[in-house]
Amino acid sequence: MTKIAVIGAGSWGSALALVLADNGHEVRLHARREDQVDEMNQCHTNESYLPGVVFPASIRAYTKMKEVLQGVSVVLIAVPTKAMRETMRALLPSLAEDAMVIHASKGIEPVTHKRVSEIIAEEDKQMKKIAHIAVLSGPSHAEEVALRQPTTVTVASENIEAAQFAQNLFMNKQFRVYTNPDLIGVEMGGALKNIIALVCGITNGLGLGDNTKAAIMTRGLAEMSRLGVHMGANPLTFSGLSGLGDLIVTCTSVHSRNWRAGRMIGEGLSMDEVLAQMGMVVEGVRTTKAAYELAQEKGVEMPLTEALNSVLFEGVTPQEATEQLMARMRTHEVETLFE
Ligand SMILES: NC(=O)C1=CN([C@@H]2O[C@H](COP(=O)(O)OP(=O)(O)OC[C@H]3O[C@@H](n4cnc5c(N)ncnc54)[C@H](OP(=O)(O)O)[C@@H]3O)[C@@H](O)[C@H]2O)C=CC1
Ligand SMILES: O=C(CO)COP(=O)(O)O
Repeated sequence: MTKIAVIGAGSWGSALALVLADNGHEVRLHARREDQVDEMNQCHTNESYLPGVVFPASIRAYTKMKEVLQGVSVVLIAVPTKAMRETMRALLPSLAEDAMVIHASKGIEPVTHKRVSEIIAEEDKQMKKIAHIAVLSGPSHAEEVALRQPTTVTVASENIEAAQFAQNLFMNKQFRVYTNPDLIGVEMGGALKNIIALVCGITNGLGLGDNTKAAIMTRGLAEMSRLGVHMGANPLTFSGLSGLGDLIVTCTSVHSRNWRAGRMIGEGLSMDEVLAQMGMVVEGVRTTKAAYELAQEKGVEMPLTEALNSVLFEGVTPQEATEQLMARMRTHEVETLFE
């Protein structure tokens, strides 16, 4: 049994807390709001994020970082990427030396273009408290994990023993965990698939059908891999759970916030209206900006990302973006054969 602090009591943090508690670990959950802590400790529910789910009474929630981290050497962080630096700054002073940090967030930071593990390492540069960083990623909607439906994910770390340690923490009969040493590929896949899910949602909102969806997913995977490989990822990682697997679940499921946000944009709502209605994080919006900037900087072609960026931030309509994509210069499908 390991004592684990889960930082972030949203949908994903609380679903993963449930997996860890099912495995017999001592789980301490950090939430920002007193009312949410009271709800978890007294009613064992989290109605605003996972309605209808009853959590094991063994999960204790706290608002104070110092309390949640007491005696803990393994921390799981599941907050939106935009909150990652702030969260690291709040937790580092109370973190034990040689701690392991596993994160489960899927994004890239605009301006710095950093992956989440890079943000974590950068924030720990002064204190040097973290021994190992790992990411948990893959096709895993919190709503289905909380119902204990069979789910598969990948844990990646540059240190394979650290990845195996994390695998052992989470693995159970309904939650199967694979390891992968390709931290870059796993993080890039998890972040970039959200862009493609937004695009799929937009085309659904426009009333377009399955041919269009298949085109976006396939060409989307091509551009995700192109940028990922340019950044140092193993191309094979993109055909695994954290690439193709997560792309499928996010582009095809009504649970996906990115897909749903895209659909509303396709139906004519503005981005501000959509984000106000969601009430939960839509990671793909900021990641679109980050990936677009990164692709421009590196000279990597990402037509769908570029088109989405123009819709979200430059006032191009989804219809105009669709026409522009279809009118792109003719090209080969498998580019490496012709380079
Ligand atoms: N939901 C899912 O199925 C999955 C999500 N993920 C990833 O997990 C990450 C978290 O997503 P998810 O749990 O779904 O998001 P939710 O929107 O459900 O919850 C967000 C959580 O983060 C907290 N939070 C928000 N802003 C801050 C901040 N500035 N500082 C500290 N905490 C903050 C919220 O607290 P408060 O309630 O107080 O606002 C809440 O507890 C994302 O990167 C997402 O892509 C990955 C796989 C599956
Ligand atoms: O990453 C996810 C499932 O694997 C969740 O996707 P959304 O953030 O789009 O809901």
